[in-house]
Amino acid sequence: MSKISLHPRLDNGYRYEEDSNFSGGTLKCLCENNPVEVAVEAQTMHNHACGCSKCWKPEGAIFSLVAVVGSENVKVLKNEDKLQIVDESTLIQRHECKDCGVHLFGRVENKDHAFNGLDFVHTELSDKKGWSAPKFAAFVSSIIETGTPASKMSEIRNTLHDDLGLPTYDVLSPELMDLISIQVAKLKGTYRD
Ligand SMILES: N[C@@H](CCC(=O)N[C@@H](CSCO)C(=O)NCC(=O)O)C(=O)O
Repeated sequence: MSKISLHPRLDNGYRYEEDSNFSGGTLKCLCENNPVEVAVEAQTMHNHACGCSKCWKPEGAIFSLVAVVGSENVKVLKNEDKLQIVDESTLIQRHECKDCGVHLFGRVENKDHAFNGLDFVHTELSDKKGWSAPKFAAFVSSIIETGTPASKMSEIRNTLHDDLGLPTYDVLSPELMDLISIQVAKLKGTYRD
């Protein structure tokens, strides 16, 4: 395993078993008092390690773990007044807790985008077991932007791929990139099945 800490749930091998009958749980921010609580009432999809600078990461981690779920399955249960949007200009409207900075959900509301209607969530914020497990690492080169030495990249890519079994990509997975391009092609009228 790499000496560089990637994420607490990845560093010693991912040990959380995915349950095919899983139906969701509650995400909680890290505030000791009055945490924001958000219900996710479905299993998540496309869970992945993300190295981009925008996704929330636990203290010391250089990757986030983030998955998607239909927005209709995401409901704020408690302390909604503590939520604020991190950056209104981004596609993914990340809702963070004003006090602890944890992102509870990142909502996409853009009818022209393939991700419209999805929320990006960090299921490690739930104490339930059974959530979808990470299947790939995305935006790996982006960790350089947040200060990871460029000289460590091949070691980190090897850890992700060889030790953790996560294929590494510098954008999203081919499947997700195809979905984005299919939607663009449909809008342009150039799409062919
Ligand atoms: N190098 C940039 C990449 C930022 C980026 O494009 N992030 C992705 C990550 S989403 C989860 O995997 C993205 O789709 N962003 C859209 C958005 O944030 O609205 C960096 O590191 O900042």
